[in-house]
Amino acid sequence: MSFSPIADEQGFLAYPAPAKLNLFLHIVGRRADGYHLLQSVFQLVDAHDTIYLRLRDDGQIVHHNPMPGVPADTDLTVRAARLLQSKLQSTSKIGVDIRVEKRLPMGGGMGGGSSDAATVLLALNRLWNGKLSRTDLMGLGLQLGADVPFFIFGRNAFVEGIGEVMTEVETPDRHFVVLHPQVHVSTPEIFKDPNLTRNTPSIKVRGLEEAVTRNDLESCAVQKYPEIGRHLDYLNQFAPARMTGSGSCVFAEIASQAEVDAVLFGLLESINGFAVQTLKRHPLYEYADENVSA
Ligand SMILES: C[C@@](CO)(OP(=O)(O)O)[C@H](O)COP(=O)(O)OP(=O)(O)OC[C@H]1O[C@@H](n2ccc(N)nc2=O)[C@H](O)[C@@H]1O
Ligand SMILES: Nc1ncnc2c1ncn2[C@@H]1O[C@H](COP(=O)(O)OP(=O)(O)O)[C@@H](O)[C@H]1O
Repeated sequence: MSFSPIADEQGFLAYPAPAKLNLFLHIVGRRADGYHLLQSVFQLVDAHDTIYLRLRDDGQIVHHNPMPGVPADTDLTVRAARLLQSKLQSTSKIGVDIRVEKRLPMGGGMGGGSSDAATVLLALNRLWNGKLSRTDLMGLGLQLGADVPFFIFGRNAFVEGIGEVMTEVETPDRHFVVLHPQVHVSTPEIFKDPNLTRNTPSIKVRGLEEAVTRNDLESCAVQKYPEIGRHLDYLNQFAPARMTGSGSCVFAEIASQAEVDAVLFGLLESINGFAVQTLKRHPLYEYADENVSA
């Protein structure tokens, strides 16, 4: 069933922005501009932020609860709304009030900021009657960050390039435990590390199931942030654990909800963790297609 936004008492409509896990992440090369070429399976999961939007007719984009350390002008939700507003060049004064309920770990490698931006693009394209196609929105999203196009694509995907080349993949329904080490990983710092493996052989989407995979960013991240290593060691007691994206979160597949509950119940006090389940589709997947020309 298609998504239908619910209004709160102040007239804000609520939209989900789900997280992702990188089931693996290989670096297979580097572009002339220094950006790294990746191969990764991006898996949508049910942990999410909520983006609240309320239309304005004075052309303004107003963030009602900017996060500490992220001024409104630099927040990806505001930047996404501005980008779409200028792309649409509407004759009416389209604007929006934005409020963000943040639950996803910031700088956690779960794509929270990128997903927030994608949700704003998907929702405002409908609310402002933009009628941009999914492909157009993905192009806009790439200007905001390498992970944004994936969330607009809206399906689990084998992702290549710097994040703009996507092939849908079927992934099984699974439970994961995610641990959140309390360190903020600098993505550019990890990518700059001279010890980073940058020449993992390319794999083909057809050979995915047999491929031996890893996260090439993990060893550099663990070296710089030993807390990530401690969390990996802890989770490895239960199932093979891996880092997502450029960290800091680590995750492991756990066989059943009962075992997930047991792992979380027994967590050390110094470790933050939560459960996620896989999603087949972005919750706004069908919503994005309605009312859009070709
Ligand atoms: C590696 C991933 C995998 O999902 O990590 P997470 O951000 O999710 O942890 C992403 O592609 C990250 O994307 P994103 O977080 O949007 O990174 P950006 O802001 O675009 O880039 C930050 C910096 O990292 C470096 N960078 C980023 C992506 C890439 N493919 N090659 C790079 O070399 C560049 O120096 C860039 O200036
Ligand atoms: N709406 C937003 N939510 C989270 N982070 C944001 C947002 N807007 C801008 N940022 C900036 O982007 C950085 C990375 O965000 P995030 O997506 O949470 O991490 P990651 O890319 O590791 O998953 C944050 O540290 C913050 O400075």
